[in-house]
Amino acid sequence: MKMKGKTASYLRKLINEGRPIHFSLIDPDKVTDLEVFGKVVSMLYKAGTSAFLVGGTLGVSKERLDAVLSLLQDLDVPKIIFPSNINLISDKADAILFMSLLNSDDLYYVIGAQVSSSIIVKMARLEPIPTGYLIVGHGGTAAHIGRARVVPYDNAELALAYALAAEYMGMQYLYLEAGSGAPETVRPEMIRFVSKASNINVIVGGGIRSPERASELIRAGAKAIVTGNIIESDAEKAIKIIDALQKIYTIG
Ligand SMILES: CC(C)=CCC/C(C)=C/CC/C(C)=C/CC/C(C)=C/COP(=O)(O)OP(=O)(O)O
Ligand SMILES: O=P(O)(O)OC[C@@H](O)CO
Ligand SMILES: [Mg+2]
Repeated sequence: MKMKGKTASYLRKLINEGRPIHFSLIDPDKVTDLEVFGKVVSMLYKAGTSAFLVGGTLGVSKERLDAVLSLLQDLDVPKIIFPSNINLISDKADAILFMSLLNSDDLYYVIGAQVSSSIIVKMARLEPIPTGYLIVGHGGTAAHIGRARVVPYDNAELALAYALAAEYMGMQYLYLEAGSGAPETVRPEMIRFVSKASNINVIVGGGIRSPERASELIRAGAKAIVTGNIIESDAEKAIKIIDALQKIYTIG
């Protein structure tokens, strides 16, 4: 099912209804057994994941990206590219997190990749989701590759300064990223501070491994949670995270 042209409004609707968004992050490089992959994504879909993010920093080829997007095509939720660079663009997706790495020291990740890819994004009829990407704390591979000057875990005021700058430049989402597999997630205190004092929609990812932590981050004000590694290592746990987020909406 194609959600081209409908992804941004779908996400806005979830936010307006007060439903926590859950993004299942699929790294095409980590997909080895197609049968297992098919089962896992169908479990995530049935459990109610809101959308699939597809991307990875190292080892992802366009061929693998296309193959994963093809396998996801029948699921009736958006397939959104989470790009680490301009080679990871495919017309098989519905949308792309059109991100600028706000705290990079390298202009390429701030504006260069965006200029190099914008016409390709248009030709692929991908819906750009305007996103500020801010790397916090541990930072992982993304911080290293993206030459980020990471925001310390405990510097919520600095994160807010970036959030407001992103909002004032018209970005709709701020992705607070602790890095894939981070030993510590972005802290609830930072999310609470940013969400209270700005109007930007916070997406949070990196190191989220438990329903309790995911719920805590949503309660602090995040509109969306990203889980990647836990899907690869313990899919049942990922389902429990989705269930927990749904309970916040239904029971509070
Ligand atoms: C707008 C376009 C097309 C590109 C912009 C690209 C930007 C700004 C990238 C920022 C820097 C960067 C390297 C981001 C990584 C985002 C990502 C896909 C993270 C998830 O991958 P990991 O899980 O870290 O990958 P590995 O598992 O391969 O380490
Ligand atoms: O793999 P995890 O640790 O869930 O992180 C997800 C994402 O934020 C990485 O870019
Ligand atoms: Mg990863």
